[in-house]
Amino acid sequence: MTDRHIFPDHTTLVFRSLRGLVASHPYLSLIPSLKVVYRADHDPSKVSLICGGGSGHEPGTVGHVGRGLLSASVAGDVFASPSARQVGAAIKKVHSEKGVILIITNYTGDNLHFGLARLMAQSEGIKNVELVVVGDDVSVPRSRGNMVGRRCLAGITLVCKILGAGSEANMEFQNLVDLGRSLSTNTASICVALDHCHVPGRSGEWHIEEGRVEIGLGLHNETGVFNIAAPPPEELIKQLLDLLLKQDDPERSFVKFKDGDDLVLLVNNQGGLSALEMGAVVDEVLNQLESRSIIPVRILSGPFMGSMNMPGISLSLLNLSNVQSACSGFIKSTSELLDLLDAPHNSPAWPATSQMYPIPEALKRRKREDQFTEVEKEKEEEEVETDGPKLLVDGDQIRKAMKTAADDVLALEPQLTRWDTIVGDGDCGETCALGAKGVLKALDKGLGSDGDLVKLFRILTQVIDDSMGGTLGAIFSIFLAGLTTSLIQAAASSSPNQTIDPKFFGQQVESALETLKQRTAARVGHRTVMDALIPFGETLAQTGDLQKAVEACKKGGEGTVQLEAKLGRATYVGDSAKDKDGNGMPPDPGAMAFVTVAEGILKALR
Ligand SMILES: Nc1ncnc2c1ncn2[C@@H]1O[C@H](COP(=O)(O)OP(=O)(O)O)[C@@H](O)[C@H]1O
Ligand SMILES: O=C[C@H](O)COP(=O)(O)O
Repeated sequence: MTDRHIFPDHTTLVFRSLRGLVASHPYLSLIPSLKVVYRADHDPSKVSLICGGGSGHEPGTVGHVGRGLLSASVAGDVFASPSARQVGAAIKKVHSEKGVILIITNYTGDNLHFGLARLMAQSEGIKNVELVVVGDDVSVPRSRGNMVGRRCLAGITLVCKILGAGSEANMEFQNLVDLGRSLSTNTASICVALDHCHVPGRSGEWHIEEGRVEIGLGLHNETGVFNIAAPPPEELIKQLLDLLLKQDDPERSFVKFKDGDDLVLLVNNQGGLSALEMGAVVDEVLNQLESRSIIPVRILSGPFMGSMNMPGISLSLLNLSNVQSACSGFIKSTSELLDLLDAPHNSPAWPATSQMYPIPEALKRRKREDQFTEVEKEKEEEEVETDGPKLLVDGDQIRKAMKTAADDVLALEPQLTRWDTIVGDGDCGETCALGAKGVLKALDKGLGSDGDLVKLFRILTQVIDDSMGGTLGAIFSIFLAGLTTSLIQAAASSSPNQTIDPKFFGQQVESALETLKQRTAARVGHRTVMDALIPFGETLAQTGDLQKAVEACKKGGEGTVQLEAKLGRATYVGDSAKDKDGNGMPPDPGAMAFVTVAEGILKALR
């Protein structure tokens, strides 16, 4: 697969691509600053459906916005989930009297960011906001993925289409939620690739070796669960169908199939396979299904939910019979589900086998600039004056510490990318660099110069939430939000001459960790950023010695090389990330990013 691109820099790619998408589809509008694509003819009397996640999966899911399908889709950077603020803006833009369903991929970043957006919407009085988390992949063995559940592949697009048609047909909110969850439970998918995809601007080793294929990849270039010598096409398809259909594999058999079930087959182009080869794949899959006495009731093929330019496919089988039994209270036959799958729509990317709704005249005549809207500009945090209690420290020192930490994280970007390419999806370096650049920009605007810690952390939380997507962005945002709350409480309850020493700060960090622990199940030993963050906070609170806290943090971060992942993307990788000599995995990139922050602070304050 090629690493040549017309746009070799990914930083403006998503934004430009969304502008291009809406330009050729007059019924779509875009909030450029928040990368939210939404139906210009949104109907608030029907249940709203919002999907989204990292970019790079096009046409999914921005290409599935339109009448009869999604109300909106929220785009993050390449392979990194959007922030809770972006999702929150989408919830408000396509508000509904009946409720909003957030259909999300079962990856940690999306769970955290969309989950937070849901909580924020509820706290603002928006009722009926529910998550439908889709996990359809069958490749990761149960014993390895038990804490994270099945991850998401192209099956999510079937959920979007069926729920979209259900919403258009005025189905009730809770029925749609139940239906969405059942569709996810009853879909089995598997991905195979001849090579990994290349993300513009990313360097480092990313190829699958010549003559080999990987089976069981995630949507984001995650290393396949199996790396095998490339078999002939018939053998390859047989292996994929076995993984989907076998009923006696204790580590898999996620979806029950029995003779006579009504199944939908989705053959998804992962992005880089020719349409000619796709046709042949469909033919071979159907031949082999027929020899297993399976005749799908509907066959869909084409690009649905991909991984940039990855030469590969995913196969999905959705068992409509199981879904009908699970939802028998409101779905009387599998043909009702098929009708929803076949119902008209108005999205750019669902295959033209279904009918299209006509485009409203007023939307046809819109000028290009009319398609771009903005949410009301929020006041820049720096401009917000608060008269609440302050916690004053030496502003110059704290600014120096933040600058050193941000510079060091920027310098670590290539290393983080290398590690995350092995154990994750390769975006951790970019995510951290975006956060560091956000901090440097805020420092240029004067962040921290008045020395008020409360204000500083309030702004820093916003900066990190806005600039960092992905799991790490969510984890840092929640941690910083918790720290800000704790500092506000401390400022309110302490005397004006409260000593703000490392011990005092450590106590606030410990309290922020408690907030964070409510949002993630990760603890020490699970091979995540928590392996560095928890020892740092605990040691600082106990000893009041920053150097000791940084040492504990470093020990925890570096110690992750020995650990088997229990949470996050590294869970999917298992032994396959070991090098040719059988050596273990690199350290956890998120943990090492935090170690760098902690070391940077210590270096500057010493
Ligand atoms: N459930 C979790 N809780 C806390 N941290 C996690 C969790 N899952 C992953 N992480 C951390 O997130 C880091 C990856 O961040 P990032 O690249 O933003 O995530 P993503 O895999 O979503 O692209 C990992 O190195 C790990 O430290
Ligand atoms: O494309 C990325 C997914 O939507 C979310 O992944 P994440 O866990 O990296 O944020």
